[in-house]
Amino acid sequence: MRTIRQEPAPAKVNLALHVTGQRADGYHLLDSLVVFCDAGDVVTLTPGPLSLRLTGPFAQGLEADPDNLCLRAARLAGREAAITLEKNLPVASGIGGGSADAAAVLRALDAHPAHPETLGADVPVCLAGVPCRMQGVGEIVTPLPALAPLHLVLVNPGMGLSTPEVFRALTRRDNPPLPDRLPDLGTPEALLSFLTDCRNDLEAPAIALLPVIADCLAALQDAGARLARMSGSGATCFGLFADPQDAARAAREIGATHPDWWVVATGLAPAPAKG
Ligand SMILES: C[C@](O)(CO)[C@H](O)COP(=O)(O)OP(=O)(O)OC[C@H]1O[C@@H](n2ccc(N)nc2=O)[C@H](O)[C@@H]1O
Ligand SMILES: Nc1ncnc2c1ncn2[C@@H]1O[C@H](COP(=O)(O)OP(=O)(O)OP(=O)(O)O)[C@@H](O)[C@H]1O
Repeated sequence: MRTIRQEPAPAKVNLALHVTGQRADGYHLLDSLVVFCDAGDVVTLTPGPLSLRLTGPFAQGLEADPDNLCLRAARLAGREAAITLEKNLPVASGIGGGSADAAAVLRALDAHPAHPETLGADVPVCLAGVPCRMQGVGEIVTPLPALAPLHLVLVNPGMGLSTPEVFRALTRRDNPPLPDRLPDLGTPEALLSFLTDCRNDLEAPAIALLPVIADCLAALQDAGARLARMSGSGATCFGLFADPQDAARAAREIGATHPDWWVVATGLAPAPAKG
């Protein structure tokens, strides 16, 4: 690369996450609705040998070691760059931080490796960067038609959860998928009514491992969320609110009651620029 490239790495939210089976290699079959938020990490790439520098409020939760997904993404692409990762998202929190960072590095490099899912199950959907249905073990990604605007509050209790541990704690692995054909999700009422009938099958096992997740969900509900659910393998939970003002008010209220939690109000991210 010859120029400086800055790419947002938006937080991923699983509005619904149905675990429908398990493959012989242990990976789980998923059926999920995924969206991306304005809140996120930022990667900046400048010309130079491969390196990584960490900044931002959650930089201390990570090492700039060769396993960092930013460096693994650049190596998979066979490219060099001096990478700065502004880590604004809590680490190991169910909102795809590492996968979002890897996808942002690939976008900045304009690289299209054959198997991005080898970096992480969430990398293909993070590369799409638009609202999607995600199936298979994460490699089948279908962009959704028009989706109603969303006004979210994300809440993380400040404790990380290991994704494999949460999957291991599942008691049922053959839960029903989403309907084959999704209804029209273009109005807030239709989207909310559909999502109310959906689930995150990882929510119960995650709460069993980290009961404070139930407090995050209750705090979102008490602050007026129309729907409160956990994202991914947790521990981050999201609430859906009527408008941006209501989301901002709820975030202020929850943040004031729980100053040790990470709480942000956010809308949907714009689609990534085509490389
Ligand atoms: C649960 C989700 O957050 C839903 O979006 C993702 O599928 C997880 O994506 P990720 O963090 O990128 O996951 P990976 O780093 O590929 O996998 C971490 C671990 O999660 C488990 N895993 C992940 C994805 C999947 N479909 N089945 C699994 O069982 C496996 O134990 C795997 O070793
Ligand atoms: N750039 C990165 N950002 C975050 N975590 C990283 C990164 N690179 C490697 N990791 C490792 O990946 C693990 C999972 O972190 P990540 O934040 O991606 O999880 P997550 O938000 O639960 O992801 P998902 O929603 O995809 O399950 C961390 O424990 C961390 O050690």
